Amino acid sequence: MPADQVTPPPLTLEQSARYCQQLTRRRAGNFYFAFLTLPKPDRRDMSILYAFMRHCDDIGDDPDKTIEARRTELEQWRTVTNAALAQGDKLEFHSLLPAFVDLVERKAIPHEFLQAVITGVERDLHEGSVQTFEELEDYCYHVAGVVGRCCVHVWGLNPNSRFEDVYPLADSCGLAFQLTNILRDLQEDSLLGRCYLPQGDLDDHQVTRTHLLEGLNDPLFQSLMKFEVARAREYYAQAQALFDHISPTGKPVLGAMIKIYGGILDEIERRHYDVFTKRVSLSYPRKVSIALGAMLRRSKS
Ligand SMILES: CC(C)=CCC/C(C)=C/CC/C(C)=C/COP(=O)(O)OP(=O)(O)O
Repeated sequence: MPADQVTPPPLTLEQSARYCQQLTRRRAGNFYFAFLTLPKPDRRDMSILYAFMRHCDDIGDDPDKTIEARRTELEQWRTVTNAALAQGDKLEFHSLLPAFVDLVERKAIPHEFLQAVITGVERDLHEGSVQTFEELEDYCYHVAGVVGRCCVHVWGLNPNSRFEDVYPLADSCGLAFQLTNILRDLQEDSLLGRCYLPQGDLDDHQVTRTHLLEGLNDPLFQSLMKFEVARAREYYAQAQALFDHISPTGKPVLGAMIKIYGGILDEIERRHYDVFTKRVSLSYPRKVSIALGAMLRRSKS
């Protein structure tokens, strides 16, 4: 580093948390509304968690960089995250780090979950399709299940609940959300050369990559979608058991997240599986009304 180039000091906790909150407001088109149901300190914590996840994802998705450059950047991010979490080093590396390290410590989030997220994004850089549902499940664990596990640490559990029992439910919820996301983004992903649905499922329903690339919503594609939507619903159903375990603070936000993401699945069905003509999303008023409904229920309970 040239002698005249001085590394700026890390942001303060307050500045770092504010950075995460601004990023979440800008980028979390769906989850931001659910976070509004939380009391301010918890909302701030969820924004910090979101900012970390978003940053990992953004490194993996950066269209201006080659796959090799993204891989190198992810490795560097892994090293920096490790150093920050283990020794409080390198906090100046990214604006989100001071608040994130503080959150992970306060909420005793196991570091292996954060490493798993980076591994999930890294794996996504390898070309190649998913062959079996087990492979898809493993991918979803890394990019969504562990996010759910981190969420339950942030919200906390009821006194008699144990994290070991809750993690598999968080994994199911993550799988339900990720599967919804995959179905919504089928065409966008296939244009980027990616298909996250198991090749075995496509074969069973005689759906080809051309269906996805060309947006062919024919009976074969609809039969595949019907199958995948039913599968996602099973995981949404399993995730319901989370409500028996998470703290009263966590219930409204989880309820709103499930309503918003589950609402996308309903909308896919309502459009007869046409995920091609227009990106499936809930309207702004609908998301606001879900958040308000959850807040009202919170204030009554
Ligand atoms: C227990 C529990 C809460 C489990 C769920 C964990 C969780 C929140 C997983 C995120 C999965 C997901 C589809 C992220 C997309 O985020 P995005 O911001 O890119 O979403 P968008 O594409 O819809 O805007």
